[in-house]
Amino acid sequence: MASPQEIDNLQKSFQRAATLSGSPGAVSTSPTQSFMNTLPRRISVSKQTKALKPFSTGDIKILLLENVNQTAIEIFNEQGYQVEVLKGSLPEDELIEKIKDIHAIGIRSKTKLTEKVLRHAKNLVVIGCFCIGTNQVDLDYAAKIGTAVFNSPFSNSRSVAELIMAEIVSLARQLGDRSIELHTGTWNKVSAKCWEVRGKTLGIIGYGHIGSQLSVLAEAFGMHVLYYDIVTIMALGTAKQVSTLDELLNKSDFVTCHVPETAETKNLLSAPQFAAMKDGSYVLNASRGTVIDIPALIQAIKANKIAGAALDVYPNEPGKNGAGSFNDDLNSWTSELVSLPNIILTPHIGGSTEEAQSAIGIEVAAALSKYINEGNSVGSVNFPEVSLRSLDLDQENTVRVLYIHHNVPGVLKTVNNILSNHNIEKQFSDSNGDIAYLMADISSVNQSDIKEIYDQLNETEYKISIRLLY
Ligand SMILES: NC(=O)c1ccc[n+]([C@@H]2O[C@H](COP(=O)([O-])OP(=O)(O)OC[C@H]3O[C@@H](n4cnc5c(N)ncnc54)[C@H](O)[C@@H]3O)[C@@H](O)[C@H]2O)c1
Ligand SMILES: O=C(O)[C@H](O)COP(=O)(O)O
Repeated sequence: MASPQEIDNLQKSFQRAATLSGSPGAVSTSPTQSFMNTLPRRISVSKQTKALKPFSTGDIKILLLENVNQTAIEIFNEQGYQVEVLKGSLPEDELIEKIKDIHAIGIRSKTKLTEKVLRHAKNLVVIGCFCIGTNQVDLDYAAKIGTAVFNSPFSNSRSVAELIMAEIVSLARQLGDRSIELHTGTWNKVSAKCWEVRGKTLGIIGYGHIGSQLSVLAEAFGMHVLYYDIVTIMALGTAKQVSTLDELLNKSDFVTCHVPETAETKNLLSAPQFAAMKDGSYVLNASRGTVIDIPALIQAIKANKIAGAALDVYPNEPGKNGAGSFNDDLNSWTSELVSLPNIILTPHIGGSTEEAQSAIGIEVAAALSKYINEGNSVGSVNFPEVSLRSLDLDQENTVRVLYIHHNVPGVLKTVNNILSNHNIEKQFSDSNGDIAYLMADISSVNQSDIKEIYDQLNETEYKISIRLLY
């Protein structure tokens, strides 16, 4: 994964290039050039059942779905990969067809890479989630078939926190309703049940990257901040961690969710939790659609218990942009929800800013390229994190062995036995549950040795996947 400094520099160069390209006499500079120079160009790859066949980066096929940012496309193009870009996600049957043939796939939160889909992925080396959440991918199954998964853990956190802050003020002032009324010609100047947020209490569920950013912004608005998290986390500013969800619900004027989608967070806020909230309080959710029981929320709003809600995520979301797709066929309660007052609905745009998408594009594309070209798995969310210094391409007869295997005793002995006729220049191995990953650079290897090494490694009983880079 690129370091924060590297990403920052790349973003600056991207912004500089974007600015310069419109001015007279501008020099056309690739925003990602400095990054590209750090990657090896001469590689050979083989995986699993594929016959050992040296090929160049030009043989790597990558599919990008869901409008992945241009910064990523540029990095992959510069690598020489074959890049296919689609704006939306794909229905399962089309995804299954596409995934059979590709080496890498880039998705966002919508595309579901389930075991059923991944079973068809015979050549898939790596998956890039160009977002924070990775719940849409079966991470364990991906690891089982030797496919590493990367994401961008925090590049859109600030964007989400800013959106939530705006929505807190908007709910308190009923901004959505006033705007809709005026758009349709109705002047409705009211102050009843419209509030300042200063002095009010914000309850944050999940004090991770987003929750903690939001905490700082809310305090700058003069709000008191409480948070609930399953782990103990250092408070920022004067925020206070509470020990139960109920305590947070009883004391907060605004409750906002920033937890991942897990079995434990499904319907985290449902009828009993809404009942525990203050009368006239507000609910916000920009985490995942499963976290809030929306029919129960509708009942709580109808009973005047909850004074408004802002939702960015839904149990079912349309696969692509377009009119009419957010309807009762998708979620049965849609028409009822949209008819209620003071409900702000946004189409999963929490992380959708130019800044966030450009940074995510660079970060995830960099991680994927490094994994494809060098085997470097640092930053992977489902794999042991293994890295060696870049391959020295001037060094003839050097081969990098990438051996993904079941984590059982005796593997190192067997593998090193196979490599023992060559000089092992560097070696690094690590495990993560049942999966282990060994990386070794060996020298004094000639062409016929490569085939022999591959065949021997391929016969080992613990092998999941092998790649030889040279
Ligand atoms: N709407 C959007 O566009 C958008 C953008 C980014 C992220 N997200 C979603 O927001 C989620 C949170 O993002 P983040 O970057 O802050 O994640 P994070 O991993 O940094 O923080 C999540 C926090 O939730 C806590 N947590 C987990 N289970 C919990 C539970 N049952 N009860 C209370 N706390 C619990 C964790 O301990 C952690 O501190 C992501 O998983 C993603 O699904 C949505
Ligand atoms: O997980 C995330 O980062 C957010 O949900 C944003 O997802 P998106 O990239 O599909 O907008």
